[in-house]
Amino acid sequence: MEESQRFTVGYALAPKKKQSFIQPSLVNLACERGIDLVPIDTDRPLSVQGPFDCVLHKFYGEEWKAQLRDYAVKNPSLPIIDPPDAIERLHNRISMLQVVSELEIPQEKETFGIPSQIVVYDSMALSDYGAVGALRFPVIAKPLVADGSAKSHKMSLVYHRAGLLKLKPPLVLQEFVNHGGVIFKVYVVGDYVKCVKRKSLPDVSLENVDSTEGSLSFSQVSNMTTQNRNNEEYYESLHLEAEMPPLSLLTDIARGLRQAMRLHLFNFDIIRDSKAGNHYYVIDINYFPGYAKMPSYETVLTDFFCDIVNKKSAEDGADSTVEGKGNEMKLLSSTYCGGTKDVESER
Ligand SMILES: Nc1ncnc2c1ncn2[C@@H]1O[C@H](COP(=O)(O)OP(=O)(O)OP(=O)(O)O)[C@@H](O)[C@H]1O
Ligand SMILES: O=P(O)(O)O[C@H]1[C@H](O)[C@@H](O)[C@H](OP(=O)(O)O)[C@@H](OP(=O)(O)O)[C@H]1O
Ligand SMILES: [Mg+2]
Ligand SMILES: [Mg+2]
Repeated sequence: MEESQRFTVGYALAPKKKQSFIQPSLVNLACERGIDLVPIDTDRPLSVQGPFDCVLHKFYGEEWKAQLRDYAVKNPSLPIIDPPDAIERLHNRISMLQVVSELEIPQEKETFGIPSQIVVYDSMALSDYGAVGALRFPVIAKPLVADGSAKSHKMSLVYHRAGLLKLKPPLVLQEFVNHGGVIFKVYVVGDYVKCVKRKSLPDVSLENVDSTEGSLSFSQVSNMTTQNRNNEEYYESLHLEAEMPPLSLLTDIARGLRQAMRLHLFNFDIIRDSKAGNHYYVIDINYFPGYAKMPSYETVLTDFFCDIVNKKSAEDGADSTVEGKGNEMKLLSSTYCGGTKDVESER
């Protein structure tokens, strides 16, 4: 039997991400399908590691960026998932959502956008009626920077202007939208899209706003999955009957974002306006999210790796001036990895 070519996907991930993402179930499935997942030592030059058919990373710092840049110059056909400058757009909550506002997608029965928001750089502006005056309360105060640190996830639901005064800029003040306590997380892996439901903040009634003092601090309210069945309270509070947004809308947004941001791996959070019923707000986009929480993540990610390395292999083959054996080998390896592409929405 002819031996198939194998591919090496190098990954550079922070320890927590490595622990959650690099599960034996993923490594084994990828291995069966001809993909070796190999850790990259970010303390050593990339050029003495590999060779790689693809580099996957969620790792920050100027040194790492310089390494990647240098490696990309020496290996121009190597897919780097994803370009650091493209990822950086998601580290700022203003540039992150700007891209949603710029999407040109025909909106018919269902419409989407982003909540009204302003950026505040200094404490003085928090007491400046001119700056904050246009916002409708309650608002959510979010750290401007979304760099994965615990601090960047610390939010406050602020009911009145007075509640702003103790906040520490730089931050984004975003109007809170009543959405029935359910958020939809849409995972994107290349052209694969998967929507899951999560618990969110409960609606705030206008009467309550008047009688509620100050603000409420919270962090990562929507990160627990429905697989965590021990938490009954979670189940009771999650409106399982909540209808999913139309798939066509989600796939249109996913495709638009993927192209505009030049990113393959991200998720976005979207909520449905309780009042309008057919209007949606994208409120957050995350680079390389917790894919292990996505159903069948092993298959989805392995299919994706296969797609990437096969595309590279085919391109290298087409570019090569040497005809015959080398190219045959590459084409053979392409058929070895074939996977299914899918678009799904959890019911
Ligand atoms: N404009 C909004 N209106 C209503 N609820 C909101 C709004 N923005 C955020 N939320 C709630 O706050 C939660 C956290 O907000 P956001 O997703 O922006 O933070 P994050 O820390 O970046 O989240 P993640 O863990 O997904 O990265 C959301 O999951 C949702 O429950
Ligand atoms: O630590 P940072 O870089 O901020 O990234 C987080 C994302 O912001 C979250 O969206 C991820 O959780 P979800 O996959 O539930 O969205 C979350 O997944 P995790 O709970 O598996 O760590 C992280 O990927
Ligand atoms: Mg979020
Ligand atoms: Mg986020």
